[in-house]
Amino acid sequence: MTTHSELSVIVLAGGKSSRMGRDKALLPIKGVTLLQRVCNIAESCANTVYVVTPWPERYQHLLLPHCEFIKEVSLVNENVGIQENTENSVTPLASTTNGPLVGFAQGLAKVETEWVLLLACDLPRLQVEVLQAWAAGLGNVEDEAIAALAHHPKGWEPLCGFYRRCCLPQLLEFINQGGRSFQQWLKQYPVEVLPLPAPEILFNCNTPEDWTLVR
Ligand SMILES: Nc1nc2c(ncn2[C@@H]2O[C@H](COP(=O)(O)OP(=O)(O)OP(=O)(O)O)[C@@H](O)[C@H]2O)c(=O)[nH]1
Ligand SMILES: [Mg+2]
Repeated sequence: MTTHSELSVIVLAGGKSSRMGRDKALLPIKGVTLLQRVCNIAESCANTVYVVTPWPERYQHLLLPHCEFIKEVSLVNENVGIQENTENSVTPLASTTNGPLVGFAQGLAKVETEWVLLLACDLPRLQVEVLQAWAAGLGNVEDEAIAALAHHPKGWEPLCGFYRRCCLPQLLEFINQGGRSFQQWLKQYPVEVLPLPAPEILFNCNTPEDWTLVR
C-alpha cells in the first residue's frame, strides 16, 4: 500500500487557456479558484504538492500554504531540449510555453518519492476517494510499468494519473528528440490500466460552456 510519504503530487498550471479566454487556474467555482480546488484535493493524497507554472507570481496570492511552486523555464527553440543536472532539477539547453509534457518533466526532476500523481489544474470534479483508492493500489503495479493511468478509447488519460519517478531519463530523452505528446511517449512503455469507477472525475473545464456547468 502506498502511503502519503511515498507519493507526491504535481499540479500543472501553465497552459494557454485559449479556449476559455482567461486563465483557467484562476476561475472561481463556488468561491474557490480551480487551482486551489485541485491543490486542496492533492493535499489529501500526499504530503508534498508541487505546482509547475511559468508564472508563480500570478498564483502567489492564493492560499496554498502546503504547495511548493516550481517555476517552469521555457525552451526557446522547440528542437533544443533540457538536461538533468546535479541539483535535482532540469536546465534548459536554450529558452514560450512548451506544453504539459515539458512542464511535467520539470516537476518530475524535483520529485523524491517513488510515485507521483500528475494532475491538470482544470479538473473540477476530482474525487479524493477515487484518487486515494488508486494510490492504495500502487504497490501492486508491475515493476516494468512507468505509469498507472485510466484509459479511454482514444488513448491514456495522462493528466490525472500516476508515474514512477524513475521514468525521468526516458522522458527527457523523448523530449530532447523533439517529442511533446504524452500519448506518443506512453506508447513506448508498459502502463498499468487504472479502473475508472467514476468517469466524471476526468471532466476538464476547458471552455466557458464547461465553466457554466460547474460554477
Ligand atoms: N506547466 C505547464 N502546464 C501546462 C502547459 N500547457 C498546458 N498545461 C496544463 O495542462 C493542463 C491541460 O491543459 P489543456 O486543457 O490542454 O489546456 P490549455 O493549454 O491550458 O488551454 P487551451 O489553450 O484551451 O488548450 C492544464 O492544467 C494546463 O494548465 C505548459 O506549457 N506548462
Ligand atoms: Mg484540459
